[in-house]
Amino acid sequence: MFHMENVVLRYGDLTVLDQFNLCCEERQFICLFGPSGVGKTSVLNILAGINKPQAGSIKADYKRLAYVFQEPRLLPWLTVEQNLKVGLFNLGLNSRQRNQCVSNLLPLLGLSGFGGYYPGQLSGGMKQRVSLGRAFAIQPDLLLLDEPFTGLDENLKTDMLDLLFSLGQWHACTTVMVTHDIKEVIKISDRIVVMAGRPCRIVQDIVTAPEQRRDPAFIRKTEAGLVDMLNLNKACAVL
Ligand SMILES: Nc1ncnc2c1ncn2[C@@H]1O[C@H](COP(=O)(O)OP(=O)(O)OP(=O)(O)O)[C@@H](O)[C@H]1O
Repeated sequence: MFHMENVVLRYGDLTVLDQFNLCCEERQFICLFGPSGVGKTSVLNILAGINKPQAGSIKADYKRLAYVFQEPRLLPWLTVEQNLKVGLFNLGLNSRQRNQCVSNLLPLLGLSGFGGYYPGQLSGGMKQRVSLGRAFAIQPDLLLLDEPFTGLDENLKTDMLDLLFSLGQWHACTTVMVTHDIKEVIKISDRIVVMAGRPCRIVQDIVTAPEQRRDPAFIRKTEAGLVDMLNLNKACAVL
């Protein structure tokens, strides 16, 4: 699905990635986890082709890429419905099919009745849901998510996670998600990639089976391990 090999990424004097490797051979839900500023968004940006590394090779095999940014980045002069349709014009759908896609999405996003609203009339969480919907609408086979649930309450977060799952099952979508929410990470990921240090390294690559993710003891143990890792990194940063 994608291969990043020996990647070097610098911003001026700051080397964020040095000989960094991350590969995904099969459809997976991958979470990138690590302290703030370690380089998680930079990795997503490289996969999306937004950041051009100074060295290394990147191969990504996908037909449709969708990227949900930390902030919703909606087009303020378009309504919710029009924002959801933005990515659909390149897919060869006719007007009826585009309308149908949006009608299906609005209730799933908890936005029934808001199709005619403009972004300026929405709350932060509603905007983020439109942003997620815009990504789901194109049925991507590679989905990049940068802390996509910020500002959503617990119920909506659960609904959005269910939606992500069904998208993954339905469209054979590989997802790479950055999040700081440890519980969320453990419950949904096939693979948790823990990043730390400067330049950043992968300090743990945890592959989990679905039955483990339903096991409270496994969740507790993994959660404790990730919290320890984060605290250790904070302590190292202070020293
Ligand atoms: N365009 C840029 N120019 C200069 N430095 C940058 C740029 N983008 C990111 N950085 C720096 O690179 C490092 C990694 O940033 P990145 O956004 O990838 O981290 P992150 O792990 O996603 O952080 P967070 O969890 O806080 O979003 C940080 O020190 C950041 O200041």
